[in-house]
Amino acid sequence: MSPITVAVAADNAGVALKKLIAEQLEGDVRVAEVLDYGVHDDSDDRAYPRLGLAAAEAVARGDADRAVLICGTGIGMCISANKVDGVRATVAHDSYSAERSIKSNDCQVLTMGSRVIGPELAKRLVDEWLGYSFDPSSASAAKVAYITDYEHQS
Ligand SMILES: O=C[C@H](O)[C@H](O)COP(=O)(O)O
Repeated sequence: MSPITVAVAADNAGVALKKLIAEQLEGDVRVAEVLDYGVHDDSDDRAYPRLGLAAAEAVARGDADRAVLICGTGIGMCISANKVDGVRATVAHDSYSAERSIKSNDCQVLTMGSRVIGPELAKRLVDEWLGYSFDPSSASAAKVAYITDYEHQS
């Protein structure tokens, strides 16, 4: 896989973890570019959908290949990102879910909760997650296509 562009975003609950994840991504040879949609410090109290939607829209436009979004639980970021057409987002705080989010579901967006997961595990999951790719010839592809078809109907 050639190096990819990864968007990151967080609300003020997740900004410290986002900074660690962004630094790790910037040092990863599998990542060509990190696009940071904010917030940049915890004095910025913009609500999570504003940040998460901006990053997810970047994925939908093709400006980013994937995104990592952080809030307190990961839940609000996940709900927000999934509202953007063509975007599949999941909360994952364990290795197996992070893996299957790519291999089964072709999720472009991983969300995590800074109040749920510790920084070292979060960094490890992102490292693993970068190593997975979706196989469009797999049996999972038709299942994901069902979701895309549904989106296109509405
Ligand atoms: O899902 C939402 C996030 O956890 C957010 O960081 C905190 O939201 P709240 O302030 O509404 O609890």
